[in-house]
Amino acid sequence: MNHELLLSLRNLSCGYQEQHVVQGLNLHLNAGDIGCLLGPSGCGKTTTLRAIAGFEPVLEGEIQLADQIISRAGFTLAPEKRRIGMVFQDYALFPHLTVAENVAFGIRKQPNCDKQVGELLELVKLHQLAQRYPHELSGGQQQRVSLARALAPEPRLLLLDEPFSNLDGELRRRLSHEVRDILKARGTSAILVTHDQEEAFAVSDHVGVFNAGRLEQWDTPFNLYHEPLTPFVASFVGQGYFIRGQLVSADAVQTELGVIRGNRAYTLPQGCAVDVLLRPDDIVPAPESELKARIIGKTFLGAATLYRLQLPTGSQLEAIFPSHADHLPGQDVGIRVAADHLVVFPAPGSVAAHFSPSESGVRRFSSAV
Ligand SMILES: Nc1ncnc2c1ncn2[C@@H]1O[C@H](COP(=O)(O)OP(=O)(O)OP(=O)(O)O)[C@@H](O)[C@H]1O
Repeated sequence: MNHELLLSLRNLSCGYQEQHVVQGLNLHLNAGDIGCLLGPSGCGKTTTLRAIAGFEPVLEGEIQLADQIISRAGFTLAPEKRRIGMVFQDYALFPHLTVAENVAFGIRKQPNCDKQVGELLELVKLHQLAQRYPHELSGGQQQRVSLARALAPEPRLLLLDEPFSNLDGELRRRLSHEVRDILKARGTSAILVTHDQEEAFAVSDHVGVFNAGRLEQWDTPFNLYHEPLTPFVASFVGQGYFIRGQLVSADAVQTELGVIRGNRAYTLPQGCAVDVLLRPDDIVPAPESELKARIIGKTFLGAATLYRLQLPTGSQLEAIFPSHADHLPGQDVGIRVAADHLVVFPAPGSVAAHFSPSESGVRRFSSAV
């Protein structure tokens, strides 16, 4: 595995006409890794991608690719000199060129062009359609051509801007796994932009969660889900509910579900009010448990059922139970909390609410990095 640093964004601000859309962005990607910019619409993902590609200037900070500064305030290395490839949402293929000619476009002057095109078409499983034109292909096939065309000049970094968003559910899922396999097989480093969390997790090694122009966390999918650093990341990634509790020791919180203990320790003052994150998979059925919750809604998911539960105090939670036991709305069920990862944030208005995540002194015991 290659752990060399490839891309660094340092204290980056970028935007339009002096309007800073993205601010104070720090992000590092190792060679061979796939990173993803994830966040709600309008938070600045595409603006960041365009700054990396060299289409937008940098207002503050700098972008370094390998050992070269490619953007800083007042300097933008031209996009064609960056050796960065792009794959766009709308494929952007040349309509008058065949599949093979599209793939060959960026390397047509190279002596081994035909051989490389053949190999790339094998890689994206389109060798039998080499002589077709883009309008004779499905959306998924067109996006594969676009990927092969972007890979042909062997870019140092590939940028993919919402590459699957024109495709429908199942194809989208399949192609996103395929693209990861293709990039990994070639050792190509990439940054993907999406607002689809499932896609981000399927494709990427590291995901950055944006909120209103700021990167709230750059981490592995595992850590984003189990160890979110901010309430925004906790609620944007995966489903989750917060319930109010009181910190009774560094790693335990008293709540209406009893004492919840986890494998993280907090240095917040003991006794302070906190909000505890509970995900649907943290609540498991326990018929013998004294802790009961009322089912107020359910969604059948196939192998599992998602139940909306109400506790005696009125607080609501969600829980995923295996679907072979079918419960009805209105029924009371026994539950148990099975959360290893205790994620708490100081409750708004509490004494400790002014503590920043770093001051809260979270210590991680997770083995995932
Ligand atoms: N060419 C432009 N000129 C001025 N403002 C722009 C321009 N392009 C985008 N913006 C603004 O910059 C902000 C961030 O836009 P950006 O496209 O980076 O968001 P995004 O996170 O990629 O959103 P989406 O998921 O909807 O594509 C938005 O408020 C948008 O209106």
